[in-house]
Amino acid sequence: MSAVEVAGVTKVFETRTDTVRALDEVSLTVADGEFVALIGPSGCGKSTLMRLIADLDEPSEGEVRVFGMPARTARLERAYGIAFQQAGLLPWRTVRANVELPLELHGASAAARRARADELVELVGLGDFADHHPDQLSGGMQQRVAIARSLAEHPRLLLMDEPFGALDEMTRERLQGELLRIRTETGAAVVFVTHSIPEAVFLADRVVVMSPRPGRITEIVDIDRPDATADAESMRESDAFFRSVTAVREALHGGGAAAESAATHGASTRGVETR
Ligand SMILES: Nc1ncnc2c1ncn2[C@@H]1O[C@H](COP(=O)(O)OP(=O)(O)OP(=O)(O)O)[C@@H](O)[C@H]1O
Repeated sequence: MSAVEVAGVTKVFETRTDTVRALDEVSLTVADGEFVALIGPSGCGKSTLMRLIADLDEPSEGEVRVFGMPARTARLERAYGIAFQQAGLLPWRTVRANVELPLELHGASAAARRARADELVELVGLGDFADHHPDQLSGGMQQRVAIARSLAEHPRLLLMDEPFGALDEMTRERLQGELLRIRTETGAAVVFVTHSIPEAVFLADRVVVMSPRPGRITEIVDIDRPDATADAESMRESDAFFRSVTAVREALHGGGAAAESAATHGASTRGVETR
């Protein structure tokens, strides 16, 4: 069963002064355990698509299913974890208590919460900081807490909207490596929004390229990954990595031109491969 199925989704926002077509007939399937990155120019609807998958908003047309369930049911069943750009931690709670929060909200026992939180805090490398408060942590450490919290309920799907967007390059690369390791350990599927081509290529099995507004999927680039035992450094310096970066860059540029031309000629860019 696929983790996410987006079928013919259009999203139109009606504001008092304007009608904004944010997404136009977007279809995408994310396989169970697959890592998909969404990339595209600012305002192309990446966050909107994530919000629809997370049932934080509803499509104007089309359907979203998560593990075969309607998006609403999946939210109620807590089928996924969410980590967005702002870590969104509660400042008055310790690291451990922040990670425990989803478990607490859903009635886990104190002992079970504590055990799971300690395990996750270790997993993201913050074992020595479990009793610290968020304002005692760097931005990168706060993001790691947010990732730990998103994993609290063993989700088989993670929805991540630019979780590393505000971090310096070094921290960002380190967290990317950690995310890949965590993903290998948990086997979770991931949908990851980013503005960074190298980040998308480093992390994803497939990179979904979107056009400027109204957001459409113009191309899906399969990433030619070196073997799983390769370390991050050699992966980032490999020919395969550069080839993939070039492929995504060309898709982004070409996608813009293709979408513009399609809009001018009243056609829509379809025929992208989805599975
Ligand atoms: N609640 C809303 N009401 C009206 N318009 C909205 C709303 N949410 C998003 N939009 C519009 O929909 C379009 C897509 O926005 P969205 O935030 O999904 O883009 P994005 O690709 O995530 O952008 P960025 O890369 O800059 O974060 C934008 O034009 C935005 O102004």
